[in-house]
Amino acid sequence: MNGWDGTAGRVAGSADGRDGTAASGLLGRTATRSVEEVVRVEGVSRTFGRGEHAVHAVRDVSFTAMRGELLAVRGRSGAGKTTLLNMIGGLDRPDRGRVVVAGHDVTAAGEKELLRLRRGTVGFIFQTFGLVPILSAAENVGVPLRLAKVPAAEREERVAMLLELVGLGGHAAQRPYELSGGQQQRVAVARALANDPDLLIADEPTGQLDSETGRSIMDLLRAVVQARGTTILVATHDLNLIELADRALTLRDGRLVDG
Ligand SMILES: Nc1ncnc2c1ncn2[C@@H]1O[C@H](COP(=O)(O)OP(=O)(O)OP(=O)(O)O)[C@@H](O)[C@H]1O
Repeated sequence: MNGWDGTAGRVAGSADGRDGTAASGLLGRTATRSVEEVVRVEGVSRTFGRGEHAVHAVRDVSFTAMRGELLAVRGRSGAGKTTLLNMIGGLDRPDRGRVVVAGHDVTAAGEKELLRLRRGTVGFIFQTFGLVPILSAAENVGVPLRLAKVPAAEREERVAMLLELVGLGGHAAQRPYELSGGQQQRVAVARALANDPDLLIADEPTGQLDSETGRSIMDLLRAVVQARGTTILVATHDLNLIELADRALTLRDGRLVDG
């Protein structure tokens, strides 16, 4: 079974087989929160360039995602997945349309509000992990908590819990280069969850991993959804991973299509 094991304090499918011990009380929230819309995308479009060189990366896309939903966004390379996710997470702005995340109008937000959104409401995971090489696993996970000015003692406790959550309790002091790709991505997942976001955006999170390790990362994301009620949007073209999602949206040339 994928998912939170309820008592042992660790998510199933976590670890590359050998990490982590049980800890309790890891959950900042429960998965039983009421059905609630976390993402609303309304008629969003984004064009790069002009005239004959214009690339219509995303065209008139609309959808919603509910709390605790794991949604795959699939499509070939160049279909517009990254562009769409970037606009949802406030990393880029649409030319047209509106994005609302956990009640925040992302498209209307100023820079300060976007910064707050990216630090608290939305967590990001990328294909290339994006860890700071000179920082340990624990320090990497602690970065968003420092930015949020969480006091040191609480920070340490939270970092330890997050590393347990992703099955890396025994790896806190290791630097990224001392960890496998799968472990590095687990650290990235822990970091993305540090401020307990409503929405996790994962752009090809398994793109650099072998299929088994990729599967274990997807299992971990599935478990996070179940345990914390986080909503997750995953861009991927890996059919095996799409099967693990609750629902899949398909983009073709920037448009949402059926199936
Ligand atoms: N900053 C940019 N400037 C110009 N064109 C861009 C830019 N970003 C994306 N594009 C173009 O927009 C289209 C969609 O790109 P996007 O990266 O969103 O696709 P994708 O589905 O995520 O692809 P991949 O699976 O390869 O990551 C592509 O044709 C791409 O070349």
